[in-house]
Parts: sequence; C-alpha cells; structure tokens
Amino acid sequence: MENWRSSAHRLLRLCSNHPSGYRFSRMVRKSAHSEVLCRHEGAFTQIQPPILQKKRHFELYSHHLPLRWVIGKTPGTQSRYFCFMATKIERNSTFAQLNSDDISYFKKFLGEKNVIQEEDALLAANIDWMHKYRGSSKLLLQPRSTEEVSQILKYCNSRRLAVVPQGGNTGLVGGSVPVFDEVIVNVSLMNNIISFDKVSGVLVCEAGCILENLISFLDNQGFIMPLDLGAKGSCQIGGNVSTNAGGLRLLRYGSLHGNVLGLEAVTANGEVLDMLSTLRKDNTGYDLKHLFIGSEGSLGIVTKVSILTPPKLSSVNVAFLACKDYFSCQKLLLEAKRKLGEILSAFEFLDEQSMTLALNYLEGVRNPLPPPLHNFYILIETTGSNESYDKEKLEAFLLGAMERDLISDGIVAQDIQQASSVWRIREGIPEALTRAGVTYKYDLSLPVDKINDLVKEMRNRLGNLATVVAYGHLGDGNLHLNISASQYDDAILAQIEPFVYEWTSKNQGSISAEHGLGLMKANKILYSKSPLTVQVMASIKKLLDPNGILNPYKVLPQSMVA
Ligand SMILES: O=C(O)CC[C@@H](O)C(=O)O
Ligand SMILES: [Zn+2]
Repeated sequence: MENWRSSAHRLLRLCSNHPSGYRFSRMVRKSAHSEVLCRHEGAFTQIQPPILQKKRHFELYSHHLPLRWVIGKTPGTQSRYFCFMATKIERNSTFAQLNSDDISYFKKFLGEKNVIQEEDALLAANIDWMHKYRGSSKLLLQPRSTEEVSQILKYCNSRRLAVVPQGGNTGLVGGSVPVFDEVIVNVSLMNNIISFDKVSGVLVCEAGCILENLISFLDNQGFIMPLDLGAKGSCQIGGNVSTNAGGLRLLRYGSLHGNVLGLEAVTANGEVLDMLSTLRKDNTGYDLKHLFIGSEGSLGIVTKVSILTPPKLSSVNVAFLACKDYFSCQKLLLEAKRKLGEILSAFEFLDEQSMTLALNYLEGVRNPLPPPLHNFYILIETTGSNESYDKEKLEAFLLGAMERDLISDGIVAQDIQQASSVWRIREGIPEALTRAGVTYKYDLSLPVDKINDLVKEMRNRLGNLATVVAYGHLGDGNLHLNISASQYDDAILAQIEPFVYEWTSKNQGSISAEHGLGLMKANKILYSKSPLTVQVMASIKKLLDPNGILNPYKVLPQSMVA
C-alpha cells in the first residue's frame, strides 16, 4: 500500500491530467479527510466512477460540476474514500452570503409562501432535468409580477447576491440551476396570457406560461405556436425565449429571433426594459430584444413576451420512413425541400441506436415498421390547408423517393393517434436516454453532409466503451449527438472532448445549435465565436450587469466577466 503522501501526489497527477481541467484542490493535502483517505486506502486509481455507483455518490460526480468533494465506498466493504477536487470554477468571492435580513426583506413584499426555504422544494430547483448539475441554493423566490422581479433584482444587485433565473428547469446544459448558492428566481407564477389579436396573430403573455398551455390556448383560437418541443409540458415561454429554443417546427417557422416581436426584461439593477412591441416592422435603431433572446438569463430576466403566431392549418400528414444509409437521408431531404416545398414542416432523423433505445425504454412505443431495424429513420411532417393537394404532393414525393431507392420502407400515419405515436418515438429519445444510464450530450449545428462523418468518427473512437446515439433536426442541420454509458468515466470523456468541439469548429459548425452554452459550454465558446466577438459579448454583459449577479458562471468564461 502506498503511503498517503505518494498517493496524494498520484491523485494530483491524475487530476491535473483530467481532460476537463480539474485540478486537485490544494486544501486536500492539508485536510483531515485527505489523510483519512490516504491512510485508509491509498489506491487512488480506484477513485474512479465504478466505485461511485450509488446514486448519492453518482450525483456528486459530474464532469461539468464544480466538484467539491466525492465520497466513494467500495461495494461490499467498509472502506471509504474521500477525494477533494476543484474545477476551474470557483465561487465568485465578490458575491455576498445570504443572511436573515435578506429573507425578512423578501418576505415583506413577496409574502411568506413565495419565499421558499424548504429542503424538498429547494432540492428540485437546485437539480437539473438530467440530474447532472446540482447547486446548493438556500433560497427560491417566486415573484408574481414584473414589479416584484424588479424589486428582487434591485435588492440583490445592491447586496451583491447572485441570482439564477429559472422557468420550467428543462434545460440540458446546466443553465437553469445554481452552481453554488445563487438565489433562484422562478417565474412560474407569472403565467397570464395578456392578449391575443386574431387579426395580426400576436400573442402577448407572461414569461411563466407553460408552452403546452399556450399551444392549447392558440389551438382553440385556430392558431399555433411557431415553437414546439418535447419538453412542452413543463418548459416555459420565458425560458424558451431566453435560450432561443429551436425545436421541431423551426424548419417551417424559423427561430424565435424571427417570431418574437417584443419582450419585457428586467435588468440586473431592477430596471424594466419595455421592448414589448407587437409590430412586425420597427426600424427605430438597435433592436435590443435580440440581445435577450438566447442570452440564457445572463443579461436580464424576461418577464413578458409578444410572439407572432401562424394560423392553424387543417391538414397535417406524418410519414415515418426507413433509409439504408446516410447518403439516402441527405438526398431525401433535398427531395423533400424541392417536392414538398412550403408544406414541409418537419424533417427529423434518428439512427438505429436511437430506435433501439426508444423501443427498450419507452412504455407503449412500438416500431411502426416491421423488422429488421434500419440504419436510419426519417420523420417527415407536412402542414397545409388543402388536404387532397397535400396528400397528392406527399404521395408523389414518396413514390419518387421509392423509385430512386432513397427509402427502404415507410408508413404514412392514417390518423392523429398514429401520427402522435410516431412523434413519440422521436420526442421520447431524450427520456429513453436518461433511463438507459448516463449521457454525454452534444447539440451541434453542422453542414448536413458532415453530420454522419462525425457520428462515425465518434463510434471509431469509443469502440465498446459507450453507445453513440444520433438523432435530431436534420432539416435544420442540427445533430443531437448523445453518448450513452452505464456510468461517467474519464476514459470515455477523454475520447469525446475536446475532439468533438475541435471537429465541429474545424467543419464550420456550432457547438450549440439550440440548447445554449449554460454551465457546460461557457468555457468552450471560442470554438464557435471569434475572440473579438466574445469580448464584445463580455462588454455587453458588463454594461447590463456590472456586478455579474445574473446567472453567473454561465454562457461566457468566468475570467472575462468576473
Ligand atoms: O436530448 C437531446 O440531446 C435533445 C433534446 C431536444 O432538443 C430534442 O430535439 O429532442
Ligand atoms: Zn432538439
């Protein structure tokens, strides 16, 4: 057995070689725990994910968290390991610590029940949807109006209390949960629809409206949201706008930069920026709302949104097709754009591994196509106003594709149930992944002809270490590259990063197509943006949030804004 000192040095080496740049906290060698560790076990190489199988430990172990410590226990023994690690992210020491006067102040104007300190409620708000990121906030505030958001931020700014804005907490990059002890400001109670104008199709609502509720409200009015995504049952429009969520209809209706006509946002010092225009055209200088769309709560808290909604079209068709290779998928996309033109509303793809996951982990899901499994599946949706015209167009397109051997099999949904069960396969993959184990998630924008090259390279690099699952919005060039494994493992991560970012950058892609940068990719922004662009972004951040209290540690590298 090694003595504790040489073991500590070995751990030091292990951590400093860590691909994510973790380093051994200096405190370790001085701390009582490290002595316990070193004396007790010595074999540091065992401080690896296999010993961290228990959920309690597993949650603490993350490649992206500012890991403070890990306790491991060898299964079947009483041996305990204590390992202290630190990442490059450290709590910004200029931020104040919450005290009892702060709590009393918030209670005075928000009321007792909207100042939440109960452990269970806090736990849910501290952990993200994937259970990958976990903060340690001691306070969750639930404002009911813009004025209350303004009062909260004014106070937090003057006290230097850091804040994380939160909506449905469905983000996938750690953007909606605290990193340390930030105060969580959740806008869920601000969920009123303010107005809807049928002539212009403009909907004005508060930030906490759940996307699915907006979809049903509009459905009753004969309109639809230009945005639809798998998380619609929980995600909120304020979060959608703040992350510039993409989703399933972007191909047809474009991004939120095009559909959001105006918004209201509260800046870090509590000022209310009224940009809530409902106009299609307004060329009076800089269009500041675009700064807030996709800024992930780092510039202000979005409180109201005005959005242009298209009329509901009566004829919707969904086809689910199989392709033998990726080349056929590409050709099919080109053909769909040419032949279906303006009625094409979605062109999604999933590979065999995605289908296998959906079949294995989603209740009630079945493959509408007979075995064997195919290499790729394409989901095509058309939306139009003339049923027979749309059907004819779709049939002609499918016939042409079959003649050219672009599709090997396929079905066209005969009713709404069939259409939604096909959509369930595609939309359910993220959920299936969480049930299958742990996932390394990458949300990439790439030239369509490059997408499968990356997937193949990834499979070569990983071999049997993990399963590469590829799906996404092929029509928008958006690949969701998911690496599924039974547990997080440095050997896997070393094969993925920085390779995946370098490859994407080299091939003129973006390291975030639609999920944002959050905590996960704040330090990776330079793979997709030039240094000068990032500097300008940091200057804007400093202008609007000079104390850096809004969603700290996210979006931009800490060193540029702290
Ligand atoms: O989990 C993912 O990687 C993607 C989630 C979402 O953007 C989707 O398109 O289903
Ligand atoms: Zn997506």
